[in-house]
Amino acid sequence: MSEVSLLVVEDDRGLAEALEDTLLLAGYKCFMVESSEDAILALRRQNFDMVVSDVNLPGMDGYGLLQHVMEHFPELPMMLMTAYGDIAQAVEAMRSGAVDYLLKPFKEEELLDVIAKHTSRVAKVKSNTPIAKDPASVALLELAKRVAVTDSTVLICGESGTGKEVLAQYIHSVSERSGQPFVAINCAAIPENMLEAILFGYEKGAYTGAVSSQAGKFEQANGGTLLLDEVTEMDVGLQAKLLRVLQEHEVERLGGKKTIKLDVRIIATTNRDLAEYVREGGFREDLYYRLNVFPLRWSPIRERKGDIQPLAEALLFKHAQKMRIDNASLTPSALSKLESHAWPGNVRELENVIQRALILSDQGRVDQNHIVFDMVTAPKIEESNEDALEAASILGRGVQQHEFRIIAQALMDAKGKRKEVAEKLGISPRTLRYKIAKMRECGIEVD
Ligand SMILES: Nc1ncnc2c1ncn2[C@@H]1O[C@H](COP(=O)(O)OP(=O)(O)OP(=O)(O)O)[C@@H](O)[C@H]1O
Repeated sequence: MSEVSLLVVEDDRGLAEALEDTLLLAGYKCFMVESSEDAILALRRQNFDMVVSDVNLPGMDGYGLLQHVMEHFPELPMMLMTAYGDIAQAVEAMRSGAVDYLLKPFKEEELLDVIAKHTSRVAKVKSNTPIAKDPASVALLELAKRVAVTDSTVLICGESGTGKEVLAQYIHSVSERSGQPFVAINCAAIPENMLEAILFGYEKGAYTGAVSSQAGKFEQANGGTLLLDEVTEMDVGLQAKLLRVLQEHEVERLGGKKTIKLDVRIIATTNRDLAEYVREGGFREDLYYRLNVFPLRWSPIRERKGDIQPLAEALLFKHAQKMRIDNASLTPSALSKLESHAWPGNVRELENVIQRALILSDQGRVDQNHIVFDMVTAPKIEESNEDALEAASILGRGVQQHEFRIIAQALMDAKGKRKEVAEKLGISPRTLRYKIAKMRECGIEVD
């Protein structure tokens, strides 16, 4: 996903977890740290679109971090969360150059509004044209452009990582709705019991924990486009409710009485053979016909080899910039190795391979020896992830490398069952999720 990426600095674990949940659900990519010192390290390693920081931190406080950001990353917006109603702190925050501040305690919506205000430009810039040089992709983009100008529902099919979300964003950006919101929801990433509330919204008190009213994704997308990513991954009961909303063009929040009229263009994606899934009884046939108005299929990149070079070069450039490497390049032998691989993980896998190749390369000159595939679907940590772990140690610390090794091994032992792994390692499932995300940042792909 080409999400907006946030660096969040908060030392209160409870608050940090709540912030992370809110921001992830709103579609942001979050990197959570507990101190200014860790924030500075993260800023050196990755690009962010905004920093959200507490003022009161152990060690260097939020103002110190703000000063660092202003000095070293003058373009990067940073907001501060100031202590319990302390207006003087808030004034100081703005005077020191923060783009905004929030007084604790604040509502989720207030935080999301402030972040959206300062990252909306970034979100627009990121939704640019997909790279497409192969004749098959050029033809697909042509079709996408044609359907974009209509209000038709679009169903994008394709293997995981082929670029379905990128294509959905492109359709929105060339449609007449481009000035309106593009809202994406990944139906597979949200716990089943929360998906309905997130899609349709809820009123205060609709269920335990609904402490305030919240507009659903349909409402948020009103006037614009709603992307239902991995639409097949919702249970059959919810599919029936979704069908009703699509037929009637109106929605009611959970626990609400008001009917809200909708004018939303729907784009859905799936990496399944949807017709087959309908036959198996996993997906409602009527909903399938409702969504399958204009199907587009992104083929896997092994079937559009002409895209591999431009994609690889673009990804090389992107990561070289992040790692502050000038003049990164791919040798012809590296390129032919990339072109002859089967790419089960498609563009996402290509991105991992390129990122790792850069780490292993000499000053960004990537040749065939730096292109290592088997780490991506690594079956055995000791053997095939060894290079990736080495790469991780270049980026990170020894302790982290050791921790990665233990987690990767435990995941393999448990055949990817995360709940089991978390229990075995004595950490919470969310801590495990966070650690896995960190491993992925270092190019270690685990299930
Ligand atoms: N044609 C493209 N041009 C530029 N970047 C691309 C292209 N296709 C894919 N990418 C990049 O590859 C990654 C995966 O793309 P995306 O998330 O759109 O895939 P997807 O098919 O929606 O995956 P999934 O089925 O797993 O959700 C993203 O980082 C995206 O920016």
